[in-house]
Amino acid sequence: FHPHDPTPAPATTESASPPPASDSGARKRTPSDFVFGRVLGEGSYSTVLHATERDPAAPNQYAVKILDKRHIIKEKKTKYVAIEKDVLNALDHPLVVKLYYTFQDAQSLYFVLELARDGDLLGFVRKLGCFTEDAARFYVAEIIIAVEYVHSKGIVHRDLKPENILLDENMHIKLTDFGTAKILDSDSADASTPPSEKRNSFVGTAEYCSPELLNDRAASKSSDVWAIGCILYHLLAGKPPFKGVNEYQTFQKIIKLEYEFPDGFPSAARDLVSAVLVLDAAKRPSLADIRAHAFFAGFHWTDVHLRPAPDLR
Ligand SMILES: Nc1ncnc2c1ncn2[C@@H]1O[C@H](COP(=O)(O)OP(=O)(O)OP(=O)(O)O)[C@@H](O)[C@H]1O
Ligand SMILES: O=C(O)C[C@H](Cc1nc2cc(Cl)cc(Cl)c2[nH]1)c1ccc(Cl)cc1
Repeated sequence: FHPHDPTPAPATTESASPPPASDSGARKRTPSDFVFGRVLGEGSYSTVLHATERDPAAPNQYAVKILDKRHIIKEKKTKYVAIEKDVLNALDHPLVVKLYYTFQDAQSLYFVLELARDGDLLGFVRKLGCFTEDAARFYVAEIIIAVEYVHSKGIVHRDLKPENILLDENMHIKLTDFGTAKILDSDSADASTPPSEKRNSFVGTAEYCSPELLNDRAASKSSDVWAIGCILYHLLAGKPPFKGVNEYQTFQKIIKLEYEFPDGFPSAARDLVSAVLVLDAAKRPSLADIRAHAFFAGFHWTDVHLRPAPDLR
C-alpha cells in the first residue's frame, strides 16, 4: 500500500491554489501539486509512480520516486539519497534522466524525475533474445555519449547495467540510478571511510562490476568502461559475460576473467570487448579510444539523440 494510490482527479477544476511565487519553477512543490497514477516500478528503498502536475496550463507528466523516510534512516541510506540528489542536480544532458524537483512530507522523500516511457534496455534484450549488431552499436554509442558527459562532470556512475538504461518514447536512452555514483576527488567518503565501511560501499549487482571494485580499491572512470564492455557483450550474446549460479560465483569469474564468446559473435565487437575486459584498469581503453575502434567505423557520433533510434518494438 502506498499513501499515494492513484489520486482521483478533482471533481471540479479548482484545487487548493498553490502559494503565489514569482516563478512557479522555483516554488517548492508538495505532493498535492501532482495527480499520482500507476506504479512504474519498485526499488529496494523506493516506489516510482507515474504523476501528472496539477497545473492545467502545463499538465506535465513525470516519474516520481518516493522513498520512505523511516526505511531510509533505518537502512542507513541517507548518504545515497543525498548523492543521488546532488549528482542529478549537476547533470543536464538529453541522454541522462532529469531531476525537476525534490521535496518531502512527514513520511516520504520525493524525486520528481523525467518520465522514460518505454521501459529499460534489459526488458528489450530479454524480449528480443539479443540485438542486431547495428542496434547494439547504436545503444552502446548512446551509453558512451551519456557516460562521457557524466565523467566530464567528475562523476563515475559505478552501477551501469541494462536495467539502469531507461528508454524514452522515441527509444532513445535515459541514463538513471545515480545513488551509487561517486563524485571524483571531492568524494570525501573514500578518503575518510574506514576500511570496514569501504566494504559497504560495494555498489550494484555483480554481473557488471569491475575487478577493482570487487578488490575493494577505489572505482574510477575505467570501472564504467568495464561495465560498458559487459553491456556490449550482453546485447550481442543475449546474456552477460560473467554469470555465476550465485553472486559469489559471479565474482570468481570476474576476477579470474573467466568468460568466452558464443559462436557467431561478430568479430569487430569481439575485438572491442576483449580490449575492454582486462583486469588491469590502467590497461583499459578510454571512451575516446572505444569511439575510434573499428566496431564503430562509419558511425556518426554527433546528435545521435536527434536521429531515429532502431525500432526494437
Ligand atoms: N524516470 C523513470 N521513468 C520511468 N520509470 C522509472 C524511472 N525511474 C525508475 N523507473 C522504474 O522504477 C523502477 C525502480 O526504480 P528505482 O530507481 O526506484 O529503483 P532501482 O534503482 O531500480 O532499484 P534499486 O534501488 O534496488 O537499485 C525501475 O526499475 C524502473 O522500472
Ligand atoms: O528538499 C530538499 O531538496 C532537501 C531534502 C534534504 C533531506 N531531508 C531528508 C530527510 C530524511 Cl528523513 C532523509 C533524507 Cl536523506 C533527507 N534529505 C531532500 C528532500 C527530498 C529528497 Cl528526494 C532529497 C533531499
